[in-house]
Amino acid sequence: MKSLQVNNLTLSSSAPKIAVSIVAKDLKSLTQQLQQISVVKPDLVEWRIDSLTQMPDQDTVQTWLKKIHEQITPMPLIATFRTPGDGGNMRASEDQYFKLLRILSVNPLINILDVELHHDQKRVSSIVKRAHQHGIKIIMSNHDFKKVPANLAILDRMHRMQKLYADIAKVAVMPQSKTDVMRFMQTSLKADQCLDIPIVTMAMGDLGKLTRIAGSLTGSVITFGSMNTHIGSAPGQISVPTLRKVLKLFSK
Ligand SMILES: O=C1C[C@@](O)(C(=O)O)C[C@@H](O)[C@@H]1O
Repeated sequence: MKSLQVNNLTLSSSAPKIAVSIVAKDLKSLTQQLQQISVVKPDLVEWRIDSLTQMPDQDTVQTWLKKIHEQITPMPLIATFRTPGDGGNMRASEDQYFKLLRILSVNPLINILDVELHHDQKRVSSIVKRAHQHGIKIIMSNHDFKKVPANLAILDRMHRMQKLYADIAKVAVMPQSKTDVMRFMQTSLKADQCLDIPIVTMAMGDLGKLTRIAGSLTGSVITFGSMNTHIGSAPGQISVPTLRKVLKLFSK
């Protein structure tokens, strides 16, 4: 059983932890979502920076991080910026993406930084190194919003994440059939057995819902939930209170 310590939270598939995403476009909605978070009490919080209306500069990042940190401490914070191809809301050039990640990778208010695998590998490596030097863990991600890739392709991607010194390897896919879901769950288990680092996996959309509660079987250490029926960061997310109840059934 692999585990990873982030502040005082232990990530382990024996009891997957619940993350909720802040998807606020302005400070008013940030305040509302932070209020909701204090009610639903997840285990971790993700700030989806691509929900803003424009690329933030260093000062804006700091203002938002301070506000988030004040409200969520001691819950760990994941900082994520996703472009539309990976299910995100904001376009960014490679230069803009890495400029933002360079700012984030040295910020002590962040515990985990999300980096997408498909970007330029040298630049990814340099972000990973910089984050680690500043005590920040890396979730390396790969998203496929069209399909469930072939098993070997999924395993290969997760091995590449490990080689790039990710602390957690994450894959999110879009199943088109029940068979896709079962195949993905099996591949996830295989990845958990082969890799030395913890994994996070989910199949999106309604078909994939089962994967969001099955971490104790498939090895996934985090499940992303929605705040309520209309605030979430990906299709098929289950609300945090429901996740909490259902996960209890599987806890050892
Ligand atoms: O990568 C993930 C997983 C996710 O896409 C999901 O399907 O729950 C939601 C994202 O916010 C997060 O960064």
